[in-house]
Amino acid sequence: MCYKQITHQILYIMEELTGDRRVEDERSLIKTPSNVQANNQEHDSPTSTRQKRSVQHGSPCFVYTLAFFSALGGFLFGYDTGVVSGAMLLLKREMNLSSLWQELLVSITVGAAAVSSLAGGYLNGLYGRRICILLASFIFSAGGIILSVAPNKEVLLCGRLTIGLGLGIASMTVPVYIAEVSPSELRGQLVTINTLFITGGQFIASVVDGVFSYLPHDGWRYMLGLSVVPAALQFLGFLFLPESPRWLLQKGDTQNARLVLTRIRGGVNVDEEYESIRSSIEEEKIDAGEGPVLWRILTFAPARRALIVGCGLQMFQQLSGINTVMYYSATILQMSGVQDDQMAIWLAAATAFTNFLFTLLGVWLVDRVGRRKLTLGSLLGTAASLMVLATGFLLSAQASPPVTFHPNDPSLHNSTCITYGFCESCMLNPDCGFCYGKNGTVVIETSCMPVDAANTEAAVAGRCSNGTQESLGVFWAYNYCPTSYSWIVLLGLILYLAFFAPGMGPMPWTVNSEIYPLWARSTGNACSAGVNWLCNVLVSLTFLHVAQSLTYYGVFFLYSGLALLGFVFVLGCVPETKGLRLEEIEPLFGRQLCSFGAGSTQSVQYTRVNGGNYRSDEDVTDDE
Ligand SMILES: O[C@H]1[C@H](O)[C@@H](O)[C@H](O)[C@@H](O)[C@H]1O
Repeated sequence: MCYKQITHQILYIMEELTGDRRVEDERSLIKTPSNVQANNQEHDSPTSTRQKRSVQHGSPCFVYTLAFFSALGGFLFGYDTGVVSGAMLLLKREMNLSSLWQELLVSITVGAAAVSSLAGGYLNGLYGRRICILLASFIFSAGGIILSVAPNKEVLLCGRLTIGLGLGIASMTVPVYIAEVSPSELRGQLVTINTLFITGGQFIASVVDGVFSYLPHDGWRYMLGLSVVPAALQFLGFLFLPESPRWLLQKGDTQNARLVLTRIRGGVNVDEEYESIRSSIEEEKIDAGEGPVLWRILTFAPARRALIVGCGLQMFQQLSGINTVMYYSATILQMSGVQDDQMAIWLAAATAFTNFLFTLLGVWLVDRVGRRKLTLGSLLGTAASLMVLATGFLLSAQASPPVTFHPNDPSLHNSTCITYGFCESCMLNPDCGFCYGKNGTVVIETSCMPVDAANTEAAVAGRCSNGTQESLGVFWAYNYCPTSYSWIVLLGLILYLAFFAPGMGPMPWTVNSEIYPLWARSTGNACSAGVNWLCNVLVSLTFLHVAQSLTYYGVFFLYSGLALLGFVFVLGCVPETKGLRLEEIEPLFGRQLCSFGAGSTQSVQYTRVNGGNYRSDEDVTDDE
C-alpha cells in the first residue's frame, strides 16, 4: 500500500517538474461535483464520524513522509540543544573559555530561539509553513557550517546564535504544519512524532558527544557541525513537499488547496474535509475582527482562552524541570556512585535514550487515551517522582560527611571553600569540590577545596590536584557528595523520565498545534513556543543559584510543587481534542475558561454548518 503511494508520489513530483500534472489535476477538479454526490451517498450509512474519516483518508503513507521530513526540525531542536554539553567539555579546554563564555554559548541559542519563535509567527502567517521550514533548515545548515569552521569563540557565538534563530522558527512551525496536513484520527500521533524526534535528537547528540569525546582536539567541530546533515536533508525534502492546504485556503488559493489536500489524502475524495475547512475559514472571517492578530486573539474570548491554555502548558512543561534533570543527569548519576567521567557521559546518553523510549510510549498512547488523560497522568507521576528525587537528595544531605581535614596551605587562606563544615554546602558552591579518602566503605579525611577552573576534575592544590586516584586512595567529588542514598536519586530520575516523557514532554506541543482557530494559529503557536523557550532559559540559568539557596532537595521539592500546580491547571482548563477536526476544536473554548473540570469532561464533537456549531455525532438539528 505504502510502496504504491511512494511510487505515486515520485511520479507526481516528476510530472509536476515536467508540467504534465496540472492538466490532469485540473481535469479531476472539473469532475468534482459528481464525485461529491457519489461520495455522500456512499457514506450515508450511520457509521461513526471517526470511522467514516479513516475510510475516507485511505493509506496515510504520504502524510507519514511529510511528518518525517517536518520532524527533522524536531530532531535538530533536540540535537542542537543536546550536543552542546559534550562539545563544551572539549571547547572550554581548547579555547580556554571562562564560565561566563560557557554560559553565553549555551544560553544564546535558547534566547535567540525565544525571540525568533515570535518572529516565526509573523513569517508563518505571511509566507506559509513550507517557506518557514525551508528557511529554518537553511539557517540550521548555515549555523552548522559556521560552528564547524569557527576559528575563535566570537565566531562560535555567532554560530550558536544562528542555530537559535532556526530553532525558534522550526519549533513553532513544524507542529502546526504536521497538524494541518494530518487526518484527525492520526494527528495526535503524528505531531507527537515531532517530540519523539526532539528526544531522538538529544539521544543521538549524546552518542555523538560520547564518540567524539575521545578526539580531544577538534572533536567539538564534528559534534557541532554534524547537524548540517539532517538540516540539508530537510531542505532538499521540502523543495518537493507541498504547502499546508489550510494555509493555502486561508490565502484564497482554493485550487491549489484542493489539489494538495487530494494529494496528501492519497487521491481519495476530499470534498467533505475541504468544505469543512472552507466554511470554517468563512466563519472565522466574521469572528476574527480587525487589527493585529495578537490584539484580535486577546480580545476574542475563545482564542484568548486557547492562548492561556497553550502558554500555560508550555510554561508548566519547563517548570517541571525537564531540562535541569537532563542537563544535570551526569551529576545525578555521579552521585549514585559513577565516578568515571567517560562513564558519566555514556550514562547521560542512557538517560537521553530513556527519555526517547518513553516518548515513544506517548506516540502510542496519545490517540488511544487522549491528550488530557495522558497529560494529567504524566503530571501526577512527574510530581511524585520529583518527590522521590528530592527525598534522595534530602537523605544524602542529612548524611552529608563533615569536613574533618584542614590542609595548611597558605594559598587557600582566602578561599571560601575552607569555611564549609559539611560536604553538602561545599558541593553547592560551584567553585569548590570535596576531597576525601576511604577506609573500606567509610569516608575519611575529608576536605573542601577550590576547584581548578580550567579542569573541574581536579582541585587547585593538595591531595586532589590530580583528581581521583583510586590507587592512592584519594577521591575528588565535584558537584556531588559520597552518599549511600544515591539509589533513591537514581530511582527518582528513572521514574521522572518514565512519567514526563510520554505526556508532559510532547503534549504541550501537540495541544498547541490544534487549539487555535486558523487565523490565530501561527501567532498562538509563536507565543506559546516563545514562553517555552523563555521558561527553558529561566529554569536552566537559575538552577544553580536556586540550588545554592534552597539546596538540591529544596529545588526538586519546588519543581514537584510546580508540577502539581500544573496538574490542577490541566484538570481545570485543558479540554480533550482527541479525534476532532481542527475546525471542531474552537467551540471547546466557547465556555468560560477553566470550567472543564466542573462540567462533563467527555469530548463533544462539533461541526460548523453555515455559521452554527453542531455536535457532529448527533442530528444536525440539535444545536449547542
Ligand atoms: O518537549 C521537549 C522534550 O521534552 C525535551 O526533552 C526537552 O528538552 C524540551 O525542552 C521539550 O520542549
